[in-house]
Amino acid sequence: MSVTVFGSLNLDIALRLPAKAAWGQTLLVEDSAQAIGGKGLNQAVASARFGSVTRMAGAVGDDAAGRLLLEALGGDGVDTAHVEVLAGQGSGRATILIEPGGDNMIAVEAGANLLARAEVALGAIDAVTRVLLVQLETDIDAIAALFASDAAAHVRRIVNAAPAIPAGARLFGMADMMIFNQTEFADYLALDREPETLDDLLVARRLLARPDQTVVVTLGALGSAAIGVESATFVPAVPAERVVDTSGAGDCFCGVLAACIDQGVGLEAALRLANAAASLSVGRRGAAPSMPLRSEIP
Ligand SMILES: Nc1ncnc2c1ncn2[C@@H]1O[C@H](COP(=O)(O)OP(=O)(O)OP(=O)(O)O)[C@@H](O)[C@H]1O
Repeated sequence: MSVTVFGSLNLDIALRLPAKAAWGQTLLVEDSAQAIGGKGLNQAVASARFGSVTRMAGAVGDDAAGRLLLEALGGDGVDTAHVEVLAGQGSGRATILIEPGGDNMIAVEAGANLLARAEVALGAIDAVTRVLLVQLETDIDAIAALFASDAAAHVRRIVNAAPAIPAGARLFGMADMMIFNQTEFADYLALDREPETLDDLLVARRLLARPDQTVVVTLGALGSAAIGVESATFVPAVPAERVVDTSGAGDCFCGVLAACIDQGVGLEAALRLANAAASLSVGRRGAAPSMPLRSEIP
């Protein structure tokens, strides 16, 4: 049993602004923090901390950021043998500007992430791999090639359709499970408002090309739901004791859901565990650092 995550690795720099910013302005920041990130890396950390053997596939540059990202993943027990280190390329970087009150703007430089290759990622899938989890921060052609490969024929292919980009829809027919948040769901299905109830979510069936596919939607503080051709399951969120920083909640959910499927947990119980883990993560600062250990989840 194991989970392979093919996705992005970024070094995030978060800058806290003293006031609302306007274009053209220069502001002195009050504090800055550097953190490891990228949807792929965050989800790999969540899966590993939930106890699944986890392999990361992707690419970093041959720079200090890349070394730091690999070292941090290794510290969480994630196998990074299939993260390519690309000579002459820069690692992915995200700059996050946070205004007082929490509103933020994020600028991402994809760097090496967009050069991550399916051929390399194939090496991270073997006979005991049960789950292949991807997001949309790497090249869509590379993901499609990976999904279509013989090596991935026996695994559950999960696409977290984030961020919402039109090309991502190409993968839906090839995936066994698609995970969206409310905004992404409304985007892909061209809805005029975000879904909130199970009834709102039934339109997900338009995305199902085969009876064995499932759409999962995360609903923030409401919880999450899964829609199949003939099934619809809603699982309420676990109320968070405190909400400190929701960044990475979606990644926590995806990583834990993938680990649950790897460990043979049924879908409804998996949604419950992923909700519980994500609820813990919103009570802590940061994305990857906020992922809980299996032992912390009731
Ligand atoms: N305030 C909250 N209280 C409890 N659980 C929460 C809260 N916010 C999020 N969650 C949990 O996290 C999961 C993912 O959250 P959400 O749907 O907001 O994803 P997201 O928009 O991808 O998150 P983000 O972009 O902030 O990482 C939810 O399904 C829920 O289980």
